[in-house]
Amino acid sequence: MATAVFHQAGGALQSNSYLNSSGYHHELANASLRLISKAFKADIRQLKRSYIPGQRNFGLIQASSSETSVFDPVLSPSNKSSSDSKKKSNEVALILIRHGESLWNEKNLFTGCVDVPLTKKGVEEAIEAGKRISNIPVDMIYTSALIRAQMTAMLAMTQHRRRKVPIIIHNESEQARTWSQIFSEETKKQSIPVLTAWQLNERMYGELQGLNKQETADRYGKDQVHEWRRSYDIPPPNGESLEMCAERAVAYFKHNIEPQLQSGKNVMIAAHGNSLRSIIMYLDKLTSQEVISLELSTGIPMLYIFKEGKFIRRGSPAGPTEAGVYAYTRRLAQYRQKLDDMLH
Ligand SMILES: O=C(O)[C@@H](CO)OP(=O)(O)O
Repeated sequence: MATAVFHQAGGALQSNSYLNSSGYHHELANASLRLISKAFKADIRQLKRSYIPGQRNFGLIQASSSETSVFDPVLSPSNKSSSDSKKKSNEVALILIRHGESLWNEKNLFTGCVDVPLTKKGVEEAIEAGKRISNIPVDMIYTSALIRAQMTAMLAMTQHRRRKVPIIIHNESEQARTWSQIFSEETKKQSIPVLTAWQLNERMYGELQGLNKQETADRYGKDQVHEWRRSYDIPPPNGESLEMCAERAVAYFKHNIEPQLQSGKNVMIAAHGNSLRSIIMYLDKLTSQEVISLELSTGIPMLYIFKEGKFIRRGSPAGPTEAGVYAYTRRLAQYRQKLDDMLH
């Protein structure tokens, strides 16, 4: 069980070993891009006719669509070829990102549900993460209610080549809904809804919040602190165990996010070390023993393909120009090819 596959030790190249073990190679990626280029020539011609160079305005290509909210015109049901390929492949992308370094990560303090922003390095990590996923479709974004996850999602999206605008949805009251309305269908189509949910927050660290991790280990012992930090069902004093965190985070994922994936939406989730560990435990069917050694680095995007009700882990996109990641699926390669054709 490759539980350490997402642990970054100097880059995201771990994904390559995953890639190789899946039998994907860069040559395959290039070959598949050529094939796709041929198969989708007509489709691309159609898209080009509607694209206004210099404006990066994709909206005009979908003037007749009845879809008015979030669906990406490049992949929308109104685009016949894409629609056909979607029916065939019936797959979508799921990106998970742990937030970039926060000011309390930097100070080595237990953070939990304390709402701490990113450091400059965290900002840079988020931008780098955005470059790595800049060619992967994103129709909806979910973040926790905490600013470090929200900053990460927004900064990452500044790098996306599709140039849609991520917009935080305010559903907290009737007035918030009314006051944040958008009155242009065209503008809505160029937006990505960002849903915030406390259920995706970091595990509540109880009375450890604000304490220094090293000092706590010195005081209570390394083993005790490791148990609090990584065991599945032992909570830190007055805090949540990973199991308790999973009860809300995985439930939210199943009830709110999975239906979006099933309906064909490509989703990005920006959240936290432990809320994402619990979700990955569910996606990868890890045991409570296996999840102990699962560590997530800050700011590294992780890609899954959701296909026929199954989650297939594809690793971490290694870079915006890395061909390997696009060998993952035909559909991702199609998406990138269309972006290339429209933006060059
Ligand atoms: O302090 C926290 O909230 C978390 C994540 O930074 O720490 P840990 O790695 O101990 O789960």
